[in-house]
Amino acid sequence: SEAGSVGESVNYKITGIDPGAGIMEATERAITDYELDKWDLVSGSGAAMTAALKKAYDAEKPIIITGWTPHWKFAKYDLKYLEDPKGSYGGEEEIHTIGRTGLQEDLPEAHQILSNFSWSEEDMGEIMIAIQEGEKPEVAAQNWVDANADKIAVWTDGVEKVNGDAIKLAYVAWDSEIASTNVMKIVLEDMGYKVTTVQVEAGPMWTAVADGSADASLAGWLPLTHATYAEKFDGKFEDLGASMTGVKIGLVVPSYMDITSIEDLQE
Ligand SMILES: C[SH](C)CC(=O)O
Repeated sequence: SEAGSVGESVNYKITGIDPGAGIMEATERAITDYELDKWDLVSGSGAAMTAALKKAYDAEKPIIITGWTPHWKFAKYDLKYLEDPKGSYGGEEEIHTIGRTGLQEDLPEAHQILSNFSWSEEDMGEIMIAIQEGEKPEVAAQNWVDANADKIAVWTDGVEKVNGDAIKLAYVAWDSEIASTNVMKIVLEDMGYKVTTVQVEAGPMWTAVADGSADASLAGWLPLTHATYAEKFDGKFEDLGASMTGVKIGLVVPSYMDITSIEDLQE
């Protein structure tokens, strides 16, 4: 059938990202929900996924990736989400900031700034696209900070500068979180903090906040994407609220593929 040709055309493989990402768990759930018995989810990394996407797209070949919004790929390529009638990927998601318990007591000014942190898909997109076009993450973030003092002033409104307090931010190398973490590093440094950032996989990121070896992370995708981590560490972290709403995860394909739904992948 038409759908089978799609499966054969990609060797029944979905190109995923790092194995600990919530989108990978959601995709395994989709494979079960839609009975995609012949399909396999290939894990790798965000960078490997976007490299595979570029290769396929430039050759106008079929590819199915685990995709999310916000991400620069939608600005660079003509892509679409496959409809998810069974809701394996949930609905509207949010990016939350999470902090270790005790953060408010130990680093009250940072707790306030991290709780105030909120920006738009466009704000993040500017930085992601600059990085994708070759800018260093810290330079792209500094350029955005320099051009958006008014937005940052809202985050730091009424907060006193500190004198060299140390703070550690954990994140995963997703393009969205590379952007946000580099911005927050600069904002906290400008407020007097000595900031270190640690890039780890999703599981170790949540573990680091829960065991206090990291002070905070800007990479909590909730309510569904990181539900397993949030449940596992319930009571061992503080949710400092959403820095962005209206985000999304799902299966994404180039618009030149004539499928519209995950159901089209069934035999
Ligand atoms: C790939 S999304 C940024 C986050 C996740 O799937 O865990």
